[in-house]
Amino acid sequence: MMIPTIPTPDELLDKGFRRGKKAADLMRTQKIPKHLKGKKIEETRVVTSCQVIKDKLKSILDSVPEIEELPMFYQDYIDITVGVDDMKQALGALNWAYGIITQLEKEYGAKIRKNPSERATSFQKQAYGRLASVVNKIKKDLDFLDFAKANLRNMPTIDFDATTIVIAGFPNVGKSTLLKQLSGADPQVANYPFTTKGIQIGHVERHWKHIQIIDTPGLLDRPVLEMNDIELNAMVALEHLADTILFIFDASETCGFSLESQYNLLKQIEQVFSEIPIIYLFNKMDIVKDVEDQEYIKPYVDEFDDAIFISAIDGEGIEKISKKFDTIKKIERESEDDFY
Ligand SMILES: Nc1nc2c(ncn2[C@@H]2O[C@H](COP(=O)(O)OP(=O)(O)OP(=O)(O)O)[C@@H](O)[C@H]2O)c(=O)[nH]1
Repeated sequence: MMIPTIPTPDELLDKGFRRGKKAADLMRTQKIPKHLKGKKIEETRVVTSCQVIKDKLKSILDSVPEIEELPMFYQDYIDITVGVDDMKQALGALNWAYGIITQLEKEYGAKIRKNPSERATSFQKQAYGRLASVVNKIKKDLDFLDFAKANLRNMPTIDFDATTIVIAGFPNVGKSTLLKQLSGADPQVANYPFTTKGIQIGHVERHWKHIQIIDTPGLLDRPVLEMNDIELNAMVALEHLADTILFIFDASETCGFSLESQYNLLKQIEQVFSEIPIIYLFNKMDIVKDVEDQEYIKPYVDEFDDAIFISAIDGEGIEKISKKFDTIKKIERESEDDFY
């Protein structure tokens, strides 16, 4: 979403009045019968100012799509980041101002035309006064949209037709390393609410199937039980998106988390994403070498009969993951409303 620069009320009015003056000055140089000239100049001034301000409001309104028509992921994203209700309220206010200015333009255009030219300047002043009052009334809405612009600028571009894999696992288990291995190129980095590092999106083409892999540092790498409501909402947004979760264990425990706590994190994630299949990976096998020799890993490995053992850093086992991707089915979400 590319929201254009949001002006302050003063900037908006200055621009409108400046352009009104320019148009009025131009009118002054035209050959017009004397008794009409004053009226024509003031009418032009008022109408031009109104139009310039309306154009700017319209360009802002047009840049924001109908929020209800956006995919649920974006609605959640906007809600978590800036608040959907506040967004609607601000856009509603701009729409209101647009309507009022349209009325002022008509009303004062007609008043200036129909009355003697001596009164033209006084009507023009009245019109400007009312214009300023309308624009000043939407100050907080313009402020809000400026805040929204900054916060939504780096919204992730998600392909809703692609099969989507969401990576989970504690910090330092090798999520970014794996994402790079899988997607080959540098992943797109976009903002994501309440993660400091930003969401990372990598893309893989497998047999003409487009797969996007998403890593959300700061979200799926910590206990769900510690999350606040806003973070839980972000989880819901991910739930709307994921066709498969890729859960990464650091089998070497060099990430600083024991396999036991990693396993607990997995259990929580399984609860939240109960409808979504999970692929289990044990990473850093270059350090562990042989699972059979490592008593501490066994109980965890035995939990899964289809776990994949990899070393993300040297690309070991990556092809097994890619093969597994071929079996992933896109979850059909016919009506997004079903989720609520
Ligand atoms: N020995 C070994 N080290 C690895 C492997 N995969 C990742 N690492 C190292 O583990 C550390 C963490 O890897 P990252 O890919 O940054 O881990 P992450 O899970 O993305 O971490 P956050 O970004 O903090 O969530 C880095 O120093 C990697 O080089 C592996 O297969 N073997």
